[in-house]
Amino acid sequence: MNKKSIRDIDVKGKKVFVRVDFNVPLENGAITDDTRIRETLPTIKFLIEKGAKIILASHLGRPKGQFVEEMRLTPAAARLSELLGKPVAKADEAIGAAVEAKVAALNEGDVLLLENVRFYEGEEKNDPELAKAFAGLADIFVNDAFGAAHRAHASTEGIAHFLPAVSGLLMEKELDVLGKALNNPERPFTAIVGGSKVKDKIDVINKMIEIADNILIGGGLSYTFLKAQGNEIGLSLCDDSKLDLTLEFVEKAKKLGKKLYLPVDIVVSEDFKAAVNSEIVGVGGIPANKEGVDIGPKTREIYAEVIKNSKLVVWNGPMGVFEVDDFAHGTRAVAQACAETSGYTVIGGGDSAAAVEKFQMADKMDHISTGGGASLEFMEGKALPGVVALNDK
Ligand SMILES: Nc1ncnc2c1ncn2[C@@H]1O[C@H](COP(=O)(O)OP(=O)(O)O)[C@@H](O)[C@H]1O
Ligand SMILES: O=C(OP(=O)(O)O)[C@H](O)COP(=O)(O)O
Repeated sequence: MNKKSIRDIDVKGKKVFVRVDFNVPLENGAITDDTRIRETLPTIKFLIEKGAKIILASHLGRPKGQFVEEMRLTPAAARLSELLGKPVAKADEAIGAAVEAKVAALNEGDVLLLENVRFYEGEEKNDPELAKAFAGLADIFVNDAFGAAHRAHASTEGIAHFLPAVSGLLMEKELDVLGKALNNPERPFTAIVGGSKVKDKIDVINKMIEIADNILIGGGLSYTFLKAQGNEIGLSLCDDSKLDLTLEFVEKAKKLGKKLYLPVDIVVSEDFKAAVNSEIVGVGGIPANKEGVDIGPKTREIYAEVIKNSKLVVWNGPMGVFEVDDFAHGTRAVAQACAETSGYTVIGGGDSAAAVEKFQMADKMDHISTGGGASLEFMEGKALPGVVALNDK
């Protein structure tokens, strides 16, 4: 990476404003998945060891410029304290006199977590006044919030204009792994694209046809491809405005000598929330009163074989409605093949990561990105504002 990281600067005795992504799922005030907090530990521990005074900032949810009690970061501070095995101070605001007093009280190696930065209207508007107020708390800005790197907000982008700005270790790792995977991929390189929204994945599919050798299409977006090729798809998800585009994708893959795989059999059901008169049908055999909810067993076998013979696999989006156990077989088979392949496996996207967690295969993957939207935009080749704003090496 051509951006400076915390390794490149001296932080001893300095007040360091670290933007993290502690946007973790909460249920009744309890954190249900602390992955994003755990993934920032290397950066925080590094700064503690080097004697920095650490000021952490994050958003949580989308409070839209209001103080929302349920979106306070108090549970994240408690969890971080447990993980670090040391106290983490917590401020009830993110700027102002009370925060300044807490910052002034920090000793070398101490950690303070500010309140949710999205409680302030200026955050998402990237208001320079708010960015300046954040910057006024510290000597150095560190961005470790890869999950929010595609947002140009006051605490992710604006602040970088007022302080020396470098990346944290998680940010560096994410950019390194995703960058290496995409820029100089080991081959055969297989991209798996699933999920429900064709519109959101168009640019990813397009990019993957250019850079990957094999493209496996699954999940809700396969039916737009299948319908465009003249198949009956019953009540399956479909984006009729993208039918022609999917034909162009198939053409483009052919021209570039890439293999674009579509399901050859499908699990259908009368209801996507539960198996109702569920059956396996061939492509073109989807009854009018049913919808496709998963890839079928033949497709699973073909996809698993391709994955096992790959040197690099990038996976984004589940193969079916994996939240329903009866429709999780396709996603599980792909996860299993990713776990077993000797190739390097990169998982991006919130739902694919959640599926891999659900199947307890997370530790078998080489890299699970902490960013959904951010990893997608990165893979599409878009510049991430939170990264662009950092100082060059
Ligand atoms: N055949 C299908 N029909 C309807 N929904 C589907 C189908 N296959 C997958 N999905 C849904 O797609 C959702 C995930 O899509 P998406 O947000 O694009 O993935 P990701 O978060 O990994 O990028 C899941 O909730 C899953 O249930
Ligand atoms: O959870 C996040 O994004 P993701 O669901 O795309 O991974 C990030 O914390 C960014 O949050 P946002 O999409 O509200 O800006």
